[in-house]
Amino acid sequence: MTVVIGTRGSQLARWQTNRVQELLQAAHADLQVEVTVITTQGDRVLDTPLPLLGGKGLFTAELEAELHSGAIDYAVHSLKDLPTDDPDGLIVGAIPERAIPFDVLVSRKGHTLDTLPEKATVGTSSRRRAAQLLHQRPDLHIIDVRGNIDTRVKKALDDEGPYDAIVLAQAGLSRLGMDDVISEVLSPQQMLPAPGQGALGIQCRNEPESLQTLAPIHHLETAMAVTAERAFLAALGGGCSVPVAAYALKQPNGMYDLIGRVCAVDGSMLIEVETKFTGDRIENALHAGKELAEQAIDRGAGPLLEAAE
Ligand SMILES: NCc1[nH]cc(CCC(=O)O)c1CC(=O)O
Repeated sequence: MTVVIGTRGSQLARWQTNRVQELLQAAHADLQVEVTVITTQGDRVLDTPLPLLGGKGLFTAELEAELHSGAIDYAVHSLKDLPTDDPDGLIVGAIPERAIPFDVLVSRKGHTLDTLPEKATVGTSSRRRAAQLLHQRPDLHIIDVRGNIDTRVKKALDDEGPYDAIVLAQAGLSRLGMDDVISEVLSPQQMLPAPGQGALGIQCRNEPESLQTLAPIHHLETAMAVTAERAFLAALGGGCSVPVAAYALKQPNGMYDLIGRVCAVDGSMLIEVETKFTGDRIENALHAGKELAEQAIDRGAGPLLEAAE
């Protein structure tokens, strides 16, 4: 049997898709796994800040159409870029084991968050990152940085460029073999990651054949964690442009610890909430995320989210 995986054209997307191709091939000796590259709106428009382009699914609409038409069977996404609501007829059929979920600083002079000079310029297009940076360092000057990961790294390392540092996900850099440009891995206390960061989501038609093929590459522990994180985001209105962070981790005692944050975009306020859940049923993860969002709303998250729209 042959299946076709669709991918965006970026280096990162291709790497991630090749990884899933390998995983599927290793799980099914008799399966032929082909890859086809699809250009999305988000790949074409590189000069507009992402929060302004707005619209959920900027990087996903074309792939969804190809899934529906049957031109492809699977679409591999960075889970954090995937809207929390499944489009009609489609489902995240598997979530493979997560990579490191943290954010990092890339700085041409090797600065850490603590050693960045007063009023330093930091590049990020993410409101979640900007807000958390400003919460700790209100002096920082945050400016936009767009482009693929290698483009952003080049901009960060350019001596003529405006950036003293930029923030990126460690997972993306590692996948592209660029760990050596990292000047600091930010702790979750310093920078709570985006819901689902470092994990892949494999989208497919909601049909038994598609799901069966994916079953062996699904990672339960990752799925429990990211399901809780994404449920938190979904209950707060979803979208990758809101200043919301969430991180769940399985503890040695088997319980999952879920931390969520909602920030004012200017960093003037940061609400942090925390809960625990047991990992025996995925419903527990969904419930924990939802319940944590209610806790955040009780603590005043609503106006912060409205202000960020
Ligand atoms: N928003 C773009 C994006 N989508 C996924 C990754 C990296 C992999 C991941 O975070 O899971 C990145 C780059 C980044 O945020 O630095």
